[in-house]
Amino acid sequence: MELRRGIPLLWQQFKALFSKNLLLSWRNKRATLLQLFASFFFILLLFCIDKATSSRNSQTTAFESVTDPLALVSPPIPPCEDKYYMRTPCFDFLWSGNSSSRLNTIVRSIMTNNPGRPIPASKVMSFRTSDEVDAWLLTNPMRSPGALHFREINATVIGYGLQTNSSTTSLRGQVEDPTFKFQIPLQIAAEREIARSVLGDSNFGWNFGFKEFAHPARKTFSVLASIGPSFFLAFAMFGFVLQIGSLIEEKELKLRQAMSMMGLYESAYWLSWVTWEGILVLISSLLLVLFGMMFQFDFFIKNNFAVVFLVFFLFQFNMIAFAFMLSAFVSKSSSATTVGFSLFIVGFLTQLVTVFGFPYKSQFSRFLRNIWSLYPPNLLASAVKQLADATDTPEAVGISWSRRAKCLPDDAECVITINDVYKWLISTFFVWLVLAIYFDNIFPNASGVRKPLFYFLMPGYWSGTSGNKVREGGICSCIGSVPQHEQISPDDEDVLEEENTVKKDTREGTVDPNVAVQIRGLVKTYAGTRNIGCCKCKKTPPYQALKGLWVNFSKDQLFCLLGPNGAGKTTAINCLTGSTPVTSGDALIYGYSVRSSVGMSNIQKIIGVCPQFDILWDALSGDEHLHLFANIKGLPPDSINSVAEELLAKVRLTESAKLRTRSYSGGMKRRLSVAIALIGDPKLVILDEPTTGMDPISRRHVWDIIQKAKNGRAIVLTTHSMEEADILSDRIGIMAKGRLRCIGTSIRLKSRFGTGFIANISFSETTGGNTPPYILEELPIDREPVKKFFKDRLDVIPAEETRSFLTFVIPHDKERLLTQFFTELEDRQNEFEISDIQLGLATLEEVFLNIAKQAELENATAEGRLVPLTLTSGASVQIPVGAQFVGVPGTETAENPRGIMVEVYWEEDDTGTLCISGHSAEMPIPPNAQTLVSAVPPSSRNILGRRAPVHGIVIELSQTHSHRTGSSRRIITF
Ligand SMILES: Nc1ncnc2c1ncn2[C@@H]1O[C@H](COP(=O)(O)OP(=O)(O)OP(=O)(O)O)[C@@H](O)[C@H]1O
Repeated sequence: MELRRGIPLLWQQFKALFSKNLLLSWRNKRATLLQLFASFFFILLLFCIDKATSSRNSQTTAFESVTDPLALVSPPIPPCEDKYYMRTPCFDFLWSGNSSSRLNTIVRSIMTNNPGRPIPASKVMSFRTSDEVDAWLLTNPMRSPGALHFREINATVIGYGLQTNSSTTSLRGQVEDPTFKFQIPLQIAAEREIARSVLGDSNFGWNFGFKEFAHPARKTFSVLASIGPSFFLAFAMFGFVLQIGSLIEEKELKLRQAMSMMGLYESAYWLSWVTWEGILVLISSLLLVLFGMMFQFDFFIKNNFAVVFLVFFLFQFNMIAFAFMLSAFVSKSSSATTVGFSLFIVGFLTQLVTVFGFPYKSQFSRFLRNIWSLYPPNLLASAVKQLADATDTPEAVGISWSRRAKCLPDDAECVITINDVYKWLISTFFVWLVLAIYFDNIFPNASGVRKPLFYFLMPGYWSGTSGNKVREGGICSCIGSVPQHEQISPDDEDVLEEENTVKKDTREGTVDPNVAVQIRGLVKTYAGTRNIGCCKCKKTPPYQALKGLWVNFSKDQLFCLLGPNGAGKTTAINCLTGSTPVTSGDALIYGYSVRSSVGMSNIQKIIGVCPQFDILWDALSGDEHLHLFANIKGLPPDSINSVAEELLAKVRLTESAKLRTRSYSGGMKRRLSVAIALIGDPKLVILDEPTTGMDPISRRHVWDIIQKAKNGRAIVLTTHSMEEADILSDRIGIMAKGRLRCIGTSIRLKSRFGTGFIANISFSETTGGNTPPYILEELPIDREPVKKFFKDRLDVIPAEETRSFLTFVIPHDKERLLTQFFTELEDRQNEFEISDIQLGLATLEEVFLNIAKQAELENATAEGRLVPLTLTSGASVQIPVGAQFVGVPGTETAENPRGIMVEVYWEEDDTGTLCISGHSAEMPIPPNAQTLVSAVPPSSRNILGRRAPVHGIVIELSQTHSHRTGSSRRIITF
């Protein structure tokens, strides 16, 4: 199938990724709707705040233009209850001077003649002097709004004084001005009645009126200018957090890496995100402006629609690129909300400062303004303030499209216009985007791999010849020195032969046409790092995961890579797929080198990878995954439907094709990953533990698929299932500790590394003759005759010994003796009290265990690890891990001049570490045995006076005494 390349592929990938983003947003409806419609709630909130402030201002005419002010004529004394915070019973007014009958008459007239409301006597309190009034007020606060103090000077002169509580108070948004509400009516009433009394004319007219000045409207308090920027920022944060979360999630779940492995163009990736997010912010900005108009904000109505819309659109668009850039610094998608919240808090504070004029005034330096403008919320605050200021009076007309580059007429200190804000938002968008791409490349990805700091300066980056060069470690970590790789010659003849074949090809610069993959001395060392954290330095030593791998994987064959955890299988695969850089050596895949960028981009076209862990989007279906990856790979679009259907049928997922992978079982996900690996008929398929977590039926089904897939391609499989390896593989390589330990067909490995034949001898349990039948007491069966029989006939001793059976391992070279031996054993079954005899062949699992054990042994030897061995006698000796024969110090007697020894049995625990499983009966050290480690005297004490541990003596016996497993072929010395 011809795969697309270049621009057509870029366009195809862009469309596929755009659809993926659209689908993910559609599936995550709640978040998308929130992103689009959150503006409604913020505008509604602003509307409520605006209404509250306007109702407070409705008591005053300060915020309206007053051209023809109304006169207030002879206002009446209001009831005392009208005063805010008045305590009852209250008095409309107090007065002093009640010793004068004339003044009493004047006050009575004030009460009777109060316009529209005669004041009852109970609502007025009289005193003799003003001091008495003050004394009363002190003990009765807030019981009267005002007091009149009269003084009768002579028949024609009456003086008066006026007291009111003059502090302006407000209640529920209403402002009470005591001068206008209480003082003036009381004053007019007093003057009117004094004049009538002095003139002696009770009908004397005393009309009084007053007017405020005609004035233009004062600027109102603008809710949008003051708190609008924070609200709009909060609204933009919804999209921001979702955006940053999606980007980080794709990195964190290695989805991005999986797409890159399939040949994804970086440009298609970024373009698809920018386009989709651009559409979302376009719609949300449009809705924001429409909601603002719906709520009749002058800000949205009087300013030109395009001017306002562009402010919000460009701001949100800029924030997309800002989110892209920040996503490079964050490695966990769960941190997206924290990042968003922190940015909001910072933005809230800087916007507050911006609204108060900093630094967008001529008195501040341009440099300061430029720095300030690098944070997008500050530009938003500046623009919103200008737009709000342009509509802050009823007469204001707002900013028209043509005036967007001009300052407001009454803003003498203006240094930035709306047009400048646009320019800043557009230019910084590109700055953030470029930085986002740069940081994305130089910060380590989920596999800890990154590009060099100045990768863009390499000519090969632009020509496509060496731009994919990657390195490991964090940007702030100093990579420790990578130790020199020492060449270790393989112990195994088959591995050596394979190595020599590859080396010969390497020397001659040729590759056998039947070879799909040639691994040429691949070395991978994870460099040690020193991370300089806040409080401590984190140091990790370098680790050599691959120590020189030389191997060929043939075409039309399945090569199975086995090995215990940490053997280096995944590392080898990652080197082949380009996910991790190679330290030294090379690998050629169909002739293309994994070390060359051009080679790698060709390799991506011809390989299919099923990674160890499923790399899938929860919200996409199986079918959608296949379509997406097929498009990324560049399959002809008209073939993708049939390819997807075929692959789904192959992995038996047709029925669940439309289900989202969130609801897939572990096995279904693995099958989908296998199907993804087979997209585009790859010439090399790499399957890293493809059947993990599958039930036996699914597993057998996937085996069928793999078996069929072998035709016309090479398959590399890693697995922990020996059955799988046995059934599927044409050749098997077992790795341990970064090296290939054996290679060959399953049969060859079994015959060379299997323990041979395993004989399990079970003994019947007998009850004591004189004991009552209900008391079962096992009598010890004398196994010595059986052991002697095996020793004499086959020269083997028990490999394992328990209460009820003995296990013997019979080497292959004794095969010809077996028929005769077992016939005789069966004949003497009763004599030996044997209940059952079982004979089995070595399995691949045993081969695997032997190789793993041997590798662990070598490792323990290299590290010089010691463990305690507790003997049956209760004595304890320290022995090196893996030691087979150990002498016990201090057991020398006349009968056993060299002392006694035991054979130690080892097994591996869950982590692959060797631990003692038991030991044989104590036996004399043979005269020909060689002592390898001398014992520390048992009585020696350490500096604290405690007895120092006793060290066992490691003994090497001749080959014939070693009967354990394949590991006994080489005697490990300490
Ligand atoms: N990025 C890394 N940095 C440092 N060491 C690493 C890194 N990746 C892997 N290793 C180490 O390299 C060794 C080989 O790991 P690898 O994943 O290749 O083993 P494996 O054979 O695939 O094991 P498994 O069967 O568990 O998948 C391990 O000891 C591992 O800890």
